[in-house]
Amino acid sequence: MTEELANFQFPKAASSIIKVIGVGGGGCNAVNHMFEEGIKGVDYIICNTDSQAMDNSSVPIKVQLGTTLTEGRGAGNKPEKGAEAARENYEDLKKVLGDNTKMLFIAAGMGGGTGTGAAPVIASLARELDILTIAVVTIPSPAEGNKRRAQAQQGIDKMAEFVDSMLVISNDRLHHIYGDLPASQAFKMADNIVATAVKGVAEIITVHGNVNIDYTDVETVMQKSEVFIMGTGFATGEGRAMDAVNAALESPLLDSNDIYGTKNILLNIISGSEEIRIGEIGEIIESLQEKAGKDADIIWGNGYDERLGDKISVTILATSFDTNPNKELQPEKEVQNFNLDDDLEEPVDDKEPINEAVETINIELNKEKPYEPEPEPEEEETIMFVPPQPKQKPKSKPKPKGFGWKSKEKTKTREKAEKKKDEPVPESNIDNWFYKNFGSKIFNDDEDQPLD
Ligand SMILES: Nc1nc2c(ncn2[C@@H]2O[C@H](COP(=O)(O)OP(=O)(O)OP(=O)(O)O)[C@@H](O)[C@H]2O)c(=O)[nH]1
Repeated sequence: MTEELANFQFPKAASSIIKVIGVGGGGCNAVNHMFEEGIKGVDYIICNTDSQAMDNSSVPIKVQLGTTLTEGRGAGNKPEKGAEAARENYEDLKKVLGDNTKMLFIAAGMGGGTGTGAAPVIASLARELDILTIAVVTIPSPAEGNKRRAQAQQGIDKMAEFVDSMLVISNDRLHHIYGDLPASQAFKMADNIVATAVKGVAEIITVHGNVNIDYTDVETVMQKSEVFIMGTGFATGEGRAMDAVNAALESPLLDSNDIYGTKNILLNIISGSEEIRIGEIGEIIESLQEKAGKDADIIWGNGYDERLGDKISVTILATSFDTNPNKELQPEKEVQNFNLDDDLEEPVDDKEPINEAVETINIELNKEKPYEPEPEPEEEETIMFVPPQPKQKPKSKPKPKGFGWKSKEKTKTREKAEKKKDEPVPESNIDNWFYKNFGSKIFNDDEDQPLD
């Protein structure tokens, strides 16, 4: 049994420099989908703890994970088991990946046991082998439960330690966009995004163009870029250049398609029977430069693919953002509670105690921007009565998220903000600070009494 499960077959033909590996149920489904789509110039591998799921796949290279640990069954939603299973068959993985690979795509559904646990082990192996590694992963929707979401987040953070770049696809959007579709069909839509991402990057390298983009260009843009977003759009007829750009940037399943702030763009334009005109190329580049905010370095290429007929295709891949463009992975705004009890004088009117009226104030504190006092407003302020609020227990702080924060400068700023928020708010600042956050005042400038 063990031997049979550990077995994998190498294809006879020379292996490609680009490989795509599906890890766990979701990852393997995505790779099965790609294989059926027939993306050129790529070797497909699937690996899973669940042997039955692999038996049903026609992908040629299969690596059984956890041959003795799980004996062909799944990892039971336990990432540690998934990681252990990958470690058990590390040498098998090394054989398939060590074979002439320069670039590896790892596809996995995060949140379960195998994908979440094994994919980071595979990513670390790829780093050990000095392979340019790109992850395309899905994050579960809240409807799948908090535990899955938390596991997925941990898996993504772990992956981020080893991969060069990562695209995170939100399964939550599946529920919103394709809520009425049967689950398997809705998942296929996400698989399609995974496939488009891999196809887009792989074909930039493998399909030769007039102005050619090669592996080195892709490496320049992707290496250690942490996060990328991408899309491919097709269009035909009048205005096809801009229509294709807009379609590429409007993929409904990507969490973000805003390329503002990107420093590097790879642009690949492919024509079918009607070759792209030089003016159209200029139009596309100019519009991307505009959308990216002028600073972006655009590497572009163009080629020909007869399968497109009268259409053109535009693939845009953007990396090197200051802030993670993926909204799901942006840090949550932190709610902090300041108790004013200690700062207030004795209440003047027993019937309407100040302490109850303004017991606790919640302030939304964006971790990105440390608190800085704003200059006193010049115009006359609006004076507002703050109604009594029920006592609230201070909320516990949300855990800071790992993936998506890159610059050291930002980390320092965050640390400063963290420190600052733990300091007591000086009494003299409270008034101004309330004004800053709520746009109204509770005290007159020369008073420390509430207004009627
Ligand atoms: N896009 C897509 N996502 C999927 C699919 N199947 C599962 N997922 C997502 O991936 C997450 C993990 O599920 P699986 O990949 O089946 O789990 P696993 O990694 O095999 O882990 P175990 O079953 O515990 O061994 C799920 O919570 C889903 O959000 C699929 O076919 N397509």
